[in-house]
Formats: sequence, C-alpha cells, structure tokens
Amino acid sequence: MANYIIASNALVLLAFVTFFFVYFLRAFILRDKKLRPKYPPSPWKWPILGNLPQLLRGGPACHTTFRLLAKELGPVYNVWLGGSFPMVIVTGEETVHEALIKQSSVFSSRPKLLSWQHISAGFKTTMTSPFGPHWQKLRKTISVDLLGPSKLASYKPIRDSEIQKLLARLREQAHANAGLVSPLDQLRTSAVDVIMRIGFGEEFALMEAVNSNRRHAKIVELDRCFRQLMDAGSIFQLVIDSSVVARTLLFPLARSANRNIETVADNTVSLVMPIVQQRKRYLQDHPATETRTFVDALISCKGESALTDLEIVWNVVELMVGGTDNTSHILEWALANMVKYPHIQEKVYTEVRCAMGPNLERRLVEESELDKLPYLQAVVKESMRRHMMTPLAIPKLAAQDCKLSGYDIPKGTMVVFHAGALAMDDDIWTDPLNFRPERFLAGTGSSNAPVTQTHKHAFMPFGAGRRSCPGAAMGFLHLHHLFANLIYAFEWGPESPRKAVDFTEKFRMVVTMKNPLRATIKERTHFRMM
Ligand code: HEM
Repeated sequence: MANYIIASNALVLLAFVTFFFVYFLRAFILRDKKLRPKYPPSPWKWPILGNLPQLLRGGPACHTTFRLLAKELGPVYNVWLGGSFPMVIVTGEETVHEALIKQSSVFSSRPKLLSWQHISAGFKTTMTSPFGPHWQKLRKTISVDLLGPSKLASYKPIRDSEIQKLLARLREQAHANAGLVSPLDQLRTSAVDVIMRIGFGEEFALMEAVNSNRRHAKIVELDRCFRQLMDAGSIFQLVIDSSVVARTLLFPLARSANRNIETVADNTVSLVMPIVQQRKRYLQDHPATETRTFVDALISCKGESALTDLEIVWNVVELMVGGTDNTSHILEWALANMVKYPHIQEKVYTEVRCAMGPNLERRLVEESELDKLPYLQAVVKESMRRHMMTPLAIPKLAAQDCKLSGYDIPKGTMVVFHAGALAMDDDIWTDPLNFRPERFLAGTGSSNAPVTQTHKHAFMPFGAGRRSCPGAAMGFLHLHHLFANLIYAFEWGPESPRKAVDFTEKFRMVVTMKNPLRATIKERTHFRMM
C-alpha cells in the first residue's frame, strides 16, 4: 500500500515537472519573436465568453458590427465565440484575393456546422460539402449540366410564361387595391414557380392542368420550407453551431433552434422525396429520356458519383433555395430604390423603351434585348451593392495551417469573407451610402473606368474563388429580365404621397427589407396585356 502511494505521488510529481518543463521550454523558444505564431488582432475579449457579448449586444445586425470592428482592427482580425478556434473576419480586398484566388486550395472548404448536417444529407450538398472529390463532381454536374449556357437558354419558355403570369398577378392585385401592391409575395411566387419547373420539370407544372389548387398548395408549402431553411442559416445559428459556450449558455434557445431545423428538414424531405422517387422510376422505365431538369441531372450521376435519394433531395432543394430567395429580395430592393428615386426609374424606362424600338405592340422585353440595357444592369448592381444580400457570404474553413496577410491561420479556422464591408468601403467607393448606378458604368469617375475594373473584389455578391456561386449567370439573367419587364409594364410609386419607403434592414444571414415594400403601380400607357 505504502509503495502504491509513493508510486502515485511520484507520478503526480513527474506530471507537474513535465508540464512546467514543456511550458517553460515553449516560452523559451517563443521568446524569439520570429518563432512565435502571429495571430490576427482581436477586440478585447471576456474570459471564457470571448467576444460573444459584443456580438450579441450588436443584435442581429452583426454584419455591421463586423464592418465597424475592421475600422479599428484592420482588414483581417479574429473574434472569439467561445469555440476552440477563433473565427477570422476578412474585410480587405487584397486579403480576399490572397486567400480566395492565390491560396484557393486552402480556403475552399466549408466548416461542418451542426445545423447543416440536417439539411444536407450529412454535408453531401454542393454548398456544405468539404473541398474534395465529392464537391468537385457535384460542382461540375451543376455548372455544366444544369447551369451551363445552353441549359440556361433552354429554360427560356419557362421564364417567359412566368413573367406574363407575374405581370398579370400584379395588375390584378393593383385593380383590387386601388393600385397598391406587395411585390415581394408576387416575386417569390414567380421565382419559386420558375425554379420548380426548372428543377422538377414540366410534369410538375402540368399538375396545374390536373389540379391547380393542389399544385398551388404544394408551391406555397415548399416556399414556406425554403424560407425556414434560409432562417436555419441565421447568424444566431452560426454562433451556436460554432461555439460550445454559446450552446451551453443559450441551451434552451439552441435546443429549440435545432428542433426547428429538424422539423423543417423532415417537412422538406416529405414534400420533395416523392417527386424525386417518381421521377427516378420514370427515368428507369424510359432510359432514353433526355436529361432536362435538376432532378434528372442529379439522378443521372452514376458509378462513384451516384447520389442517394436523400442526397438528391437536398441538392435539388439547395439549388431551389439559391434560385428563389436571392432573386426576389434583390428585386424588392431595386424596386424600393425606384420608388425613392423616380428620376432613376424614368431613366431606366427610357432606356428600355429605346431598346424595344418603335414597335409598341411588343409585350415583353426579350432576353436578347438585355445587352442593350447597360443602365438598367447598373441599377441592379447598385441595388445589390447598397443592400448586399449575403454580406458574410458562406463561411469557409482553412484546410491547413497557412499565412494570410502575414498572420498565422491554424488549420480548422472558420473564415468569413465580408463582402458587405467591401461593398461599403469608403476607400474604394465614393459616397458608398448613396445610391448611384453610374458607378458601375464606364466613362464616369476620375479614372474613367467603373470601380470594379480597378477593384476586382470590391463587388462580390456571388462570392469569389472556387466556392463562388455557380448560379451567378442564371441569377443576373433572372434579375435583369424580370426588372426590365417590371419597369416596362408599370410605373412604380410610393404607397402614399406622404409615406417614404422604409429601408430598415433585417439580417438573418441574408439582408432583407424589415417591412416588405408596399408600392402603387400604374400601367404604362403603351402596355397591353394579352
Ligand atoms: C441573384 C442570385 C444569387 C445570389 C446573390 C447568390 C449568392 C451566392 C453566394 C454569396 C454564395 C456563397 C459564395 C461563397 O461561399 O463564396 C452562393 C453559393 C451558391 N449558390 Fe448562389 N446566389 C444566387 C443565385 C443562385 C442560383 C440561381 C443558384 C442555382 C440554381 C445558386 C446556387 C448556389 C450554390 C449551389 C452555391 C454553393 C457553391 C459552392 O459551395 O460550391 N445560387 N450563392
């Protein structure tokens, strides 16, 4: 017994001695500054809680808190959310280029956020998948088979018929409400309908003929799931996903947020799975069928690239959410600015009319005419800059130890590239708070070139580098085409002459209007609906 006590005391003593030896050895080695890791600066932090209190005090507008912190700390800094690693925030153009372009293989992975696993079949979707062969195969399928130029062109009849329906719905709503409309709801219905038809195929659209009410109910249900899925990506969720301390402190809230995600995930799967399985059976029975829809392309991945039914469901849902939420909210911001700045609206309208030529019988602005509308395109871009929809993009993960702007970034660090801060940087943009579409046109400014020509990453609403949005071309096409037709068909005015548009922002992970736009519309005199 005595021997046992002596042995265990000796062990404890040895452990202490080893600990202090290692501690002092490390301190001795790191005395030399060159050997000491140089981490990015961070704001003053609380013990254990790190920077959580500052972040939570900033409320939901933490993208603004992050932007303001950059003024104090510089273009790369750490915030501690109570996890094992800090989160690195990047707000500088050169650092974005260094990370996402020059070191793209290091900064092209994603963190495995707890909530994502429920809505990605365990990180098996394009957006959530870590950098590697699975992501590369998915990304290729999406970029070539679903969103390549010829595929985009093939969806034109769908876009045209949905624009007709959108204009008709707005006109109907205006007639019933003395000219007053709520464009967001109409834009969402349209965006969801277009993406459903592209995603699931015309067979889905044909349900309309069979039972229009049932189809509409399904669209509404799916849209509700899409909205809830966007909420699942809120900044609150990001914080509790990445911080043990936040999860522990806010346990009841964190638990209920997780339950919500599980519920919305179950609802989404129960709605989409039957469509996927039905289409799979059809393709098995008709092997010669041409690949047309998102679902078809994902089902046709064979061999090593083959996806399970659940993976197909979540990949198709991800594309649909990407294609609906952004488009409808960006257009809402653009229309709000048209109401606020009638002279800009008039300029857009004049440009569209000139591009349409003298033939006033024409009813829709054609996609082929969009190239003749540089001012309209600049207005859309300025709306995206001024109200950057995804200011923090989607977080990345450092796949290995590396250096960024001279700082050491350990493997496994979550890195957020702050596109919103770049879009409002007053070292890059003149009067960034002002809505000035001209800044995107050549021939303006002292250098006679648009800002984006000299500052490549100043405007990155679709992210940058390997993980940038594969739907950018589709996104711009939908935005320009819809916006041109909305301005060509209607003159947009305020809800009432004395009520200014409320531009207050609401931030979940995307920036939307806190109070959805309500506006009056007047049909343009030349415009005739079929
Ligand atoms: C105006 C519309 C759109 C905007 C503003 C937008 C914005 C973004 C942003 C900011 C990212 C993150 C990029 C990053 O991590 O650096 C992203 C990723 C993504 N977007 Fe979009 N998007 C739009 C439309 C679309 C459309 C139409 C689709 C597909 C139909 C789509 C599918 C995706 C996918 C799959 C990813 C993940 C890419 C990856 O991780 O490899 N998006 N988008």
